[in-house]
Amino acid sequence: MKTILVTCAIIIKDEKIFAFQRSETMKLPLKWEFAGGKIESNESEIECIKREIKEELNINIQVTQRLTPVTHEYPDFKIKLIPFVANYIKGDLILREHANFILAKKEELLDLDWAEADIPILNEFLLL
Ligand SMILES: Nc1nc2c([nH]c(=O)n2[C@H]2C[C@H](O)[C@@H](COP(=O)(O)OP(=O)(O)OP(=O)(O)O)O2)c(=O)[nH]1
Repeated sequence: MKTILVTCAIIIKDEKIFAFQRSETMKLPLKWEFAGGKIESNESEIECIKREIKEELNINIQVTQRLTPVTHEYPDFKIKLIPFVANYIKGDLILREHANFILAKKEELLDLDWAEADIPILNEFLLL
């Protein structure tokens, strides 16, 4: 099975963290995730995450840290998910693809129904 390369960002604003709920029509419907998307050819990981966040959410971020990538096999596809920690810089949030979002305290994140690939990432982040 081909592995798709996906970046995602743990975006921090005023010491809280953004999480996003996938829409009903996306793959992994209604699961929570860190926003991001597939790496395009000739694009670096950092270029990818900044582009995806701007496209999906209309905000600018500054990346501060790369966490450990997670390879996960879903029943019908396989991904390598590359996580970054980032700070919100500017822009009014507009949800262009997602169904919902929260800006939550660290300890509230565990209550969400996460996409499976995100769980090791969330656990690493919570230990920082
Ligand atoms: N953006 C993002 N995708 C994630 C996360 N966790 C996770 O398993 N994924 C999966 C869901 C998607 O299948 C894939 C990312 O692709 P994407 O968001 O660019 O596009 P998509 O699959 O919704 O769109 P498409 O293939 O239907 O065109 O990775 C995450 O935290 N962020």
